[in-house]
Amino acid sequence: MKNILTSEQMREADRHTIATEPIASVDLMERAALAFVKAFMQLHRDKNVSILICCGTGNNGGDGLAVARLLQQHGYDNVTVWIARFASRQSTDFATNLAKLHYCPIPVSEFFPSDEFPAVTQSILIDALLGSGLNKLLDGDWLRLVQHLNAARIPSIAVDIPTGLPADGIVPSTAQMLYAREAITFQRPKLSFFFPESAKAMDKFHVVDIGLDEVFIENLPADFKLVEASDIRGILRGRKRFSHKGTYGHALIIAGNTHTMGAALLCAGASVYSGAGLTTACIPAEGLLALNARYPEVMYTPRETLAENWEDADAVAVGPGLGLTVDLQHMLEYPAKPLVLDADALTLLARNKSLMKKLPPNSVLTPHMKEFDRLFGEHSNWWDRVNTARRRAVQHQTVIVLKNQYTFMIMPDGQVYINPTGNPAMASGGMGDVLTGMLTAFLAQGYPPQEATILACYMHGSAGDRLAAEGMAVIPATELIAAIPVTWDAIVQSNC
Ligand SMILES: NC(=O)C1=CN([C@@H]2O[C@H](COP(=O)(O)OP(=O)(O)OC[C@H]3O[C@@H](n4cnc5c(N)ncnc54)[C@H](OP(=O)(O)O)[C@@H]3O)[C@@H](O)[C@H]2O)[C@@H](O)CC1
Ligand SMILES: [K+]
Repeated sequence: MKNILTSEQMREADRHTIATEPIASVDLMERAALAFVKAFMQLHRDKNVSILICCGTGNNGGDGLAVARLLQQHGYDNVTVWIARFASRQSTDFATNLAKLHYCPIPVSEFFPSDEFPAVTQSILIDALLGSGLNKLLDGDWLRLVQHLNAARIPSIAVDIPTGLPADGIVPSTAQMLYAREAITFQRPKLSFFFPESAKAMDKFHVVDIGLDEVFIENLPADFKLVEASDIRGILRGRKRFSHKGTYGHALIIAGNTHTMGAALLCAGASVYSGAGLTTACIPAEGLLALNARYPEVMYTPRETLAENWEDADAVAVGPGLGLTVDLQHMLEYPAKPLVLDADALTLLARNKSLMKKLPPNSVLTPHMKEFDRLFGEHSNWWDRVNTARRRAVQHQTVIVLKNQYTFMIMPDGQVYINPTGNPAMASGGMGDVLTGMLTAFLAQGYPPQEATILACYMHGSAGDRLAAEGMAVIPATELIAAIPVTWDAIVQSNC
């Protein structure tokens, strides 16, 4: 896991590194600029391309000036710099880098409040106007300049963070930003990159190491952590010699209804492919034929004999395609089992919120945004939504899997884990049912809820990434299920 820092903590790491390495802050800026340039050169190999670098007068602008000089030294001969002189102050390291730039053959134009801006004639923009020092929404001359640059419609590469995007906290829907095709960000992705509101600011981001003290960063108290492949390798267990189906647990899937049987089949199929020793689907009898045809490995039980099957199960999922006529309250009176509630089970919970108190500790809820808001109230932004999830996870001692491009996995202690895998090709019906089946299978195999959640979300996204890399622009949920075992194997093999 990697700590994701707030902008204040990032400044702390900055100050700590300067004091203890020790390194002069202007040299740290040089290191950051060099890291940016190296990443930029991978993205844009054509050294004849014309580049406009727009700089503010803080440290983000200072980075931009150093980048201009370094690009020129690396053979990019067509670089132009604009400086936005809209603030009353300039940082010391900005001033130092401006003085160095005067020795380079790079044209520099300065713009003051109310100045007109010339047409943008360059092919690429590097955005070094404002970075993590942003302290209010863009307005006045800054906004005018950003709108002028956006209107030029040339690819923009942001230094550290696109101008106008706050590094953390609420991103108001009215916020305007300098749209970046890519952001090259320093040391850690910024928290707001994981919130859907950042889609207005950029297409993607790359993280570059600028040598801040990693031990210090990892010892900071961080509410948000990013899951990495190495974490999954540490959690995921291979199949053991002499093991049998009883070794890997029994998953019970309570799901499906006349018109939504597919959800139950997908969930049960995902459980089989995610390694549950046994999977039983508790579905209406009319689904039996389809179940046998599609997944003969899955056992069947009618709703009437649910109580006995519940006894035998090592983990239970309730919800995919279930409909709203089942008695969830009654189910929650059965003996406590590792439990996943999804889809219609969440709607039933939202209709009778007093049932939250009956959930066994560490139950896993897997809402998408609308299901979450039905349960816990409307939210106008993701920052507030995630913070509500943190409070509710602590209050009810549940795990909340808030589904999103970067799924937030919120644990009963309020800690948030961010899942990095997954892609837009997976945005199709049934993907949530698959995730629920995977999660239930991992719980049945004895993984604790926190590990089962992290594993399921990571492998779900990773299977999707694998298929996307093989050329699938759209990934049906059944294809994803089939890709789970090879994804698993690839993770286990990468450990050897
Ligand atoms: N952390 C690290 O590890 C390293 C960080 N580095 C770099 O430093 C960058 C952060 O630099 P920074 O702190 O100087 O802030 P920056 O973004 O340049 O803003 C400057 C000033 O703009 C102003 N201002 C803000 N919002 C405004 C608005 N809406 N409209 C108008 N004005 C506004 C505000 O001035 P004020 O309002 O306080 O007068 C603010 O002080 C970071 O992104 C990275 O690129 C690397 O060099 C080295 C390692
Ligand atoms: K920027």
